[in-house]
Amino acid sequence: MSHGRSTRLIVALDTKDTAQAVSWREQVAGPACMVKLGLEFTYACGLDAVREAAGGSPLFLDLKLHDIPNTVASAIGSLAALRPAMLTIHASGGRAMIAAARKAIDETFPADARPLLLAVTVLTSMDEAALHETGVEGSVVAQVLRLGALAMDSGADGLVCSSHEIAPLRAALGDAPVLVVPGIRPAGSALGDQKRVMTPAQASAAGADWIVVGRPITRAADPAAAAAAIAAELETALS
Ligand SMILES: O=c1ccn([C@@H]2O[C@H](COP(=O)(O)O)[C@@H](O)[C@H]2O)c(=O)[nH]1
Repeated sequence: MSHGRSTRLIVALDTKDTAQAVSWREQVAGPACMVKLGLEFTYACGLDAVREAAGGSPLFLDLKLHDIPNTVASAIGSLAALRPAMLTIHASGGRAMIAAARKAIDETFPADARPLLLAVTVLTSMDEAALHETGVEGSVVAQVLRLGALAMDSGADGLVCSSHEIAPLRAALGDAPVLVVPGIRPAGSALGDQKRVMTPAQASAAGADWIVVGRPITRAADPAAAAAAIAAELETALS
């Protein structure tokens, strides 16, 4: 069933090597609408290398900030020169932290170059048992809805969630949140550490705005072909 939203592809360039990240970015440049650089790359290579790896592609800077409000706000100031299109914080940092991140973005970035502030809800590597071990009772979807509502009410532009929570989030929060969805596995791909997964077509049908795909592309024998196949799957799902 079509919901009228198109789903775009973000490729996660998870490596400790700048030349490798640049090579992957060049290979996926057609099908990928954005590249994601995260903790592994940034800690290993540094912020100047993030700029080099992203090249001219829109940048999803996935550093999942989670600290006291003052520190998160200051960190966002330190990242501003990279001009990311999206950046992440953890929703579990709470209202004051999310609001401080919002304020830092609004005060640090020019109005026409503000990144989307995305709040990570429950990591896609966690199932219900893993969630319960952290002391959170109830279902994963209930926790995603709780954190999603808090984040949007505190100033986030969107949420990172799994495909399984898209419909409940849309029912609870409407069309406003930009939903960015990792935990994507083309049919037959290894799950790795991901627990809450769907295929690209399923995520598109569920209404993801963006899907994030790393290893199924970057560990493929032909990353360009793997990315093109996922983009084609998204096109087919929409028609
Ligand atoms: O809940 C989350 C939040 C972020 N991620 C990130 O997405 C990619 C997924 O990579 P795969 O290789 O396709 O599993 C990775 O960079 C994570 O840091 C996530 O998976 N889940």
